[in-house]
Amino acid sequence: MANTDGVLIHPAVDNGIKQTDPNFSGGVLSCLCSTNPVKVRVSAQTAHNHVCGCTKCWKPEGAVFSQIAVVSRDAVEVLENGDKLEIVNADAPIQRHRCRECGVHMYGRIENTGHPFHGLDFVHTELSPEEGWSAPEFAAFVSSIIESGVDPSRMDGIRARLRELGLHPYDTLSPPLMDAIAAHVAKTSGVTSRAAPQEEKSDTRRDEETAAGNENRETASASTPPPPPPPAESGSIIGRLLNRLLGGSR
Ligand SMILES: N[C@@H](CCC(=O)N[C@@H](CS)C(=O)NCC(=O)O)C(=O)O
Ligand SMILES: [Zn+2]
Repeated sequence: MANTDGVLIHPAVDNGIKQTDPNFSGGVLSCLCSTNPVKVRVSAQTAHNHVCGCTKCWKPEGAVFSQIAVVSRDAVEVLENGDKLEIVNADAPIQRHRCRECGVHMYGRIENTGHPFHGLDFVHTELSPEEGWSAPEFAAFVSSIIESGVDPSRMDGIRARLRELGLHPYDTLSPPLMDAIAAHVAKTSGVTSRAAPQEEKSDTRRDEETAAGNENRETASASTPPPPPPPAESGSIIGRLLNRLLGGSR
Protein backbone atom coordinates (compact mmCIF):
# COMPACT_ATOMS: atom_id res chain seq x y z
CA MET A 1 0.00 0.00 0.00
CA ALA A 2 1.45 3.36 -1.05
CA ASN A 3 2.20 5.97 1.59
CA THR A 4 -0.42 8.73 1.55
CA ASP A 5 1.11 10.88 4.30
CA GLY A 6 1.18 14.53 3.32
CA VAL A 7 -0.45 13.97 -0.07
CA LEU A 8 -2.63 17.00 -0.89
CA ILE A 9 -5.39 16.87 -3.48
CA HIS A 10 -7.51 20.02 -3.12
CA PRO A 11 -8.42 22.19 -0.10
CA ALA A 12 -12.10 21.21 -0.40
CA VAL A 13 -11.31 17.52 0.18
CA ASP A 14 -8.00 17.38 2.06
CA ASN A 15 -9.62 17.78 5.48
CA GLY A 16 -12.65 15.63 4.80
CA ILE A 17 -15.41 15.96 2.24
CA LYS A 18 -18.44 18.06 3.14
CA GLN A 19 -21.67 16.19 2.68
CA THR A 20 -24.36 17.13 0.16
CA ASP A 21 -27.39 18.90 1.64
CA PRO A 22 -30.44 17.30 -0.04
CA ASN A 23 -32.37 20.56 0.39
CA PHE A 24 -29.67 22.80 -1.06
CA SER A 25 -30.74 24.98 -3.97
CA GLY A 26 -27.72 27.06 -4.98
CA GLY A 27 -25.53 30.03 -4.11
CA VAL A 28 -23.38 32.83 -5.47
CA LEU A 29 -19.84 32.27 -6.76
CA SER A 30 -17.31 35.12 -6.38
CA CYS A 31 -13.92 35.45 -8.00
CA LEU A 32 -10.88 36.20 -5.84
CA CYS A 33 -10.56 39.94 -6.60
CA SER A 34 -10.63 41.99 -3.38
CA THR A 35 -12.45 44.80 -5.18
CA ASN A 36 -15.23 44.52 -7.73
CA PRO A 37 -15.36 40.72 -7.75
CA VAL A 38 -17.21 38.95 -10.52
CA LYS A 39 -20.33 37.33 -9.04
CA VAL A 40 -22.26 34.51 -10.64
CA ARG A 41 -25.48 33.08 -9.27
CA VAL A 42 -26.00 29.32 -9.56
CA SER A 43 -29.64 28.82 -8.72
CA ALA A 44 -29.72 25.02 -8.48
CA GLN A 45 -27.92 22.15 -6.83
CA THR A 46 -24.95 20.83 -8.83
CA ALA A 47 -24.30 17.25 -10.01
CA HIS A 48 -21.34 15.00 -10.84
CA ASN A 49 -19.01 17.02 -8.63
CA HIS A 50 -15.47 15.67 -8.87
CA VAL A 51 -11.83 16.58 -8.69
CA CYS A 52 -10.16 16.96 -12.08
CA GLY A 53 -6.45 16.59 -12.77
CA CYS A 54 -6.48 18.06 -16.26
CA THR A 55 -4.37 21.09 -17.14
CA LYS A 56 -7.37 23.08 -18.42
CA CYS A 57 -9.53 23.38 -15.31
CA TRP A 58 -8.83 26.19 -12.84
CA LYS A 59 -7.13 25.18 -9.59
CA PRO A 60 -6.61 27.21 -6.42
CA GLU A 61 -2.99 28.21 -5.68
CA GLY A 62 -0.85 25.15 -4.92
CA ALA A 63 -3.56 22.54 -5.64
CA VAL A 64 -2.83 19.65 -7.98
CA PHE A 65 -6.52 19.03 -8.76
CA SER A 66 -9.44 21.31 -9.47
CA GLN A 67 -12.88 20.64 -8.04
CA ILE A 68 -15.66 20.97 -10.57
CA ALA A 69 -19.36 20.12 -10.94
CA VAL A 70 -22.06 20.52 -13.57
CA VAL A 71 -25.35 22.41 -13.47
CA SER A 72 -27.95 23.34 -16.06
CA ARG A 73 -26.83 26.42 -18.01
CA ASP A 74 -30.26 27.96 -17.34
CA ALA A 75 -29.34 28.11 -13.65
CA VAL A 76 -26.19 30.21 -14.23
CA GLU A 77 -26.43 34.00 -14.29
CA VAL A 78 -23.71 36.65 -14.11
CA LEU A 79 -24.74 39.11 -11.40
CA GLU A 80 -21.88 41.60 -11.08
CA ASN A 81 -18.76 42.75 -12.92
CA GLY A 82 -19.36 40.55 -15.93
CA ASP A 83 -17.29 43.02 -17.97
CA LYS A 84 -14.21 41.48 -16.33
CA LEU A 85 -14.93 38.07 -17.85
CA GLU A 86 -13.01 36.71 -20.84
CA ILE A 87 -13.11 33.34 -22.57
CA VAL A 88 -9.90 31.38 -22.05
CA ASN A 89 -10.09 29.50 -25.35
CA ALA A 90 -13.08 29.98 -27.63
CA ASP A 91 -12.08 26.89 -29.65
CA ALA A 92 -12.15 24.50 -26.69
CA PRO A 93 -15.26 22.34 -26.21
CA ILE A 94 -15.74 23.97 -22.81
CA GLN A 95 -15.55 27.75 -23.07
CA ARG A 96 -14.20 28.77 -19.69
CA HIS A 97 -15.18 32.28 -18.64
CA ARG A 98 -12.46 33.64 -16.34
CA CYS A 99 -11.89 36.89 -14.52
CA ARG A 100 -9.17 38.63 -16.44
CA GLU A 101 -7.82 40.18 -13.21
CA CYS A 102 -7.52 37.24 -10.78
CA GLY A 103 -7.69 34.44 -13.36
CA VAL A 104 -10.45 32.46 -11.61
CA HIS A 105 -12.76 30.50 -13.93
CA MET A 106 -16.34 31.49 -13.08
CA TYR A 107 -18.14 29.02 -15.37
CA GLY A 108 -17.41 26.79 -18.34
CA ARG A 109 -20.02 26.61 -21.08
CA ILE A 110 -20.47 24.26 -24.04
CA GLU A 111 -21.86 26.10 -27.07
CA ASN A 112 -21.68 23.14 -29.48
CA THR A 113 -25.23 21.79 -29.57
CA GLY A 114 -23.95 18.38 -30.74
CA HIS A 115 -21.73 17.91 -27.69
CA PRO A 116 -22.90 15.16 -25.29
CA PHE A 117 -22.89 17.63 -22.40
CA HIS A 118 -24.49 20.58 -24.20
CA GLY A 119 -26.85 22.33 -21.78
CA LEU A 120 -24.57 21.84 -18.81
CA ASP A 121 -22.20 24.44 -17.37
CA PHE A 122 -19.12 23.59 -15.32
CA VAL A 123 -18.65 25.44 -12.02
CA HIS A 124 -16.25 25.49 -9.06
CA THR A 125 -18.58 25.44 -6.06
CA GLU A 126 -15.74 26.28 -3.64
CA LEU A 127 -16.09 29.90 -4.88
CA SER A 128 -19.35 30.20 -2.95
CA PRO A 129 -19.64 30.73 0.83
CA GLU A 130 -22.80 28.61 0.96
CA GLU A 131 -22.54 25.02 2.19
CA GLY A 132 -24.51 22.04 0.92
CA TRP A 133 -23.31 21.76 -2.68
CA SER A 134 -23.16 18.25 -4.10
CA ALA A 135 -20.09 16.51 -2.70
CA PRO A 136 -17.24 15.38 -4.98
CA GLU A 137 -17.76 11.75 -6.00
CA PHE A 138 -14.70 10.70 -8.01
CA ALA A 139 -11.41 11.88 -9.48
CA ALA A 140 -11.13 12.46 -13.23
CA PHE A 141 -8.13 12.84 -15.56
CA VAL A 142 -5.79 11.70 -12.79
CA SER A 143 -2.84 10.81 -15.01
CA SER A 144 -3.05 14.33 -16.50
CA ILE A 145 -1.50 15.85 -13.34
CA ILE A 146 1.83 14.62 -14.70
CA GLU A 147 1.35 17.15 -17.53
CA SER A 148 1.29 19.89 -14.88
CA GLY A 149 4.65 18.76 -13.52
CA VAL A 150 3.79 16.11 -10.93
CA ASP A 151 6.54 13.48 -10.82
CA PRO A 152 5.19 10.13 -12.08
CA SER A 153 6.75 8.44 -9.05
CA ARG A 154 4.14 10.21 -6.87
CA MET A 155 1.17 8.72 -8.71
CA ASP A 156 0.77 5.61 -6.51
CA GLY A 157 0.55 7.77 -3.38
CA ILE A 158 -1.84 10.22 -5.03
CA ARG A 159 -4.15 7.47 -6.32
CA ALA A 160 -4.06 5.78 -2.91
CA ARG A 161 -5.01 9.06 -1.20
CA LEU A 162 -7.89 9.57 -3.65
CA ARG A 163 -9.17 6.07 -2.84
CA GLU A 164 -8.80 6.79 0.88
CA LEU A 165 -11.04 9.84 0.39
CA GLY A 166 -13.58 7.75 -1.52
CA LEU A 167 -12.75 9.54 -4.78
CA HIS A 168 -12.16 6.67 -7.18
CA PRO A 169 -9.37 7.66 -9.60
CA TYR A 170 -10.14 7.53 -13.33
CA ASP A 171 -7.89 8.69 -16.16
CA THR A 172 -10.88 10.06 -18.09
CA LEU A 173 -14.33 10.46 -16.51
CA SER A 174 -16.42 8.18 -14.29
CA PRO A 175 -18.26 5.20 -15.88
CA PRO A 176 -21.72 6.88 -15.73
CA LEU A 177 -20.38 9.93 -17.59
CA MET A 178 -18.42 7.84 -20.10
CA ASP A 179 -21.57 5.74 -20.64
CA ALA A 180 -23.62 8.91 -21.22
CA ILE A 181 -21.09 10.06 -23.81
CA ALA A 182 -21.07 6.64 -25.48
CA ALA A 183 -24.87 6.54 -25.60
CA HIS A 184 -24.90 9.99 -27.19
CA VAL A 185 -22.28 8.96 -29.77
CA ALA A 186 -24.18 5.75 -30.59
CA LYS A 187 -27.43 7.66 -31.01
CA THR A 188 -25.98 10.39 -33.21
CA SER A 189 -24.06 7.78 -35.28
CA GLY A 190 -27.26 5.82 -35.92
CA VAL A 191 -25.90 2.67 -34.25
CA THR A 192 -28.59 0.15 -33.33
CA SER A 193 -28.39 -2.23 -30.41
CA ARG A 194 -26.57 -5.52 -31.05
CA ALA A 195 -29.23 -7.26 -28.97
CA ALA A 196 -31.80 -6.53 -31.70
CA PRO A 197 -33.39 -9.71 -33.17
CA GLN A 198 -31.67 -11.05 -36.28
CA GLU A 199 -33.45 -10.90 -39.60
CA GLU A 200 -35.40 -14.02 -40.69
CA LYS A 201 -33.33 -15.95 -43.27
CA SER A 202 -34.88 -16.10 -46.73
CA ASP A 203 -35.86 -19.52 -48.20
CA THR A 204 -33.16 -19.30 -50.91
CA ARG A 205 -30.44 -18.65 -48.33
CA ARG A 206 -31.64 -21.59 -46.18
CA ASP A 207 -31.54 -23.91 -49.24
CA GLU A 208 -27.99 -22.86 -50.12
CA GLU A 209 -26.84 -23.60 -46.59
CA THR A 210 -28.46 -27.03 -46.61
CA ALA A 211 -26.69 -27.87 -49.89
CA ALA A 212 -23.32 -26.91 -48.45
CA GLY A 213 -23.98 -29.17 -45.47
CA ASN A 214 -21.48 -29.35 -42.67
CA GLU A 215 -18.59 -30.63 -44.78
CA ASN A 216 -16.78 -27.38 -44.82
CA ARG A 217 -16.56 -25.51 -41.55
CA GLU A 218 -15.27 -22.40 -43.29
CA THR A 219 -18.30 -22.29 -45.58
CA ALA A 220 -20.58 -22.78 -42.61
CA SER A 221 -19.00 -19.97 -40.63
CA ALA A 222 -18.96 -17.70 -43.67
CA SER A 223 -22.72 -18.08 -43.81
CA THR A 224 -23.21 -16.58 -40.34
CA PRO A 225 -24.69 -13.10 -40.51
CA PRO A 226 -22.07 -10.36 -40.80
CA PRO A 227 -21.55 -8.03 -37.87
CA PRO A 228 -23.38 -4.73 -38.14
CA PRO A 229 -21.59 -2.21 -40.36
CA PRO A 230 -19.35 0.26 -38.54
CA PRO A 231 -20.78 3.75 -38.08
CA ALA A 232 -19.92 6.26 -40.80
CA GLU A 233 -17.34 8.01 -38.62
CA SER A 234 -13.91 6.32 -38.61
CA GLY A 235 -11.74 5.38 -35.62
CA SER A 236 -12.31 3.29 -32.51
CA ILE A 237 -15.33 3.82 -30.29
CA ILE A 238 -13.12 5.10 -27.47
CA GLY A 239 -11.28 7.41 -29.85
CA ARG A 240 -14.58 8.85 -31.09
CA LEU A 241 -15.82 9.27 -27.52
CA LEU A 242 -12.76 11.17 -26.51
CA ASN A 243 -12.88 13.25 -29.67
CA ARG A 244 -16.50 14.20 -28.94
CA LEU A 245 -15.73 15.02 -25.33
CA LEU A 246 -12.34 16.60 -25.72
CA GLY A 247 -12.81 18.33 -29.03
CA GLY A 248 -10.78 16.19 -31.37
CA SER A 249 -7.44 16.98 -29.76
CA ARG A 250 -6.50 13.30 -29.52
N1 LIG B 1 -4.56 15.52 -20.68
C1 LIG B 1 -5.27 16.72 -21.03
C2 LIG B 1 -6.75 16.45 -20.81
C3 LIG B 1 -7.59 17.69 -21.04
C4 LIG B 1 -9.06 17.32 -21.04
O1 LIG B 1 -9.43 16.51 -21.90
N2 LIG B 1 -9.85 17.83 -20.13
C5 LIG B 1 -11.22 17.34 -20.07
C6 LIG B 1 -11.70 17.46 -18.62
S1 LIG B 1 -11.99 19.09 -18.11
C7 LIG B 1 -12.16 18.06 -20.99
O2 LIG B 1 -13.32 17.76 -21.03
N3 LIG B 1 -11.67 19.02 -21.73
C8 LIG B 1 -12.48 19.80 -22.63
C9 LIG B 1 -12.00 21.22 -22.66
O3 LIG B 1 -10.97 21.49 -22.01
O4 LIG B 1 -12.65 22.06 -23.27
C10 LIG B 1 -4.82 17.87 -20.16
O5 LIG B 1 -4.56 17.65 -18.99
O6 LIG B 1 -4.70 18.99 -20.68
ZN1 LIG C 1 -10.61 19.31 -16.22
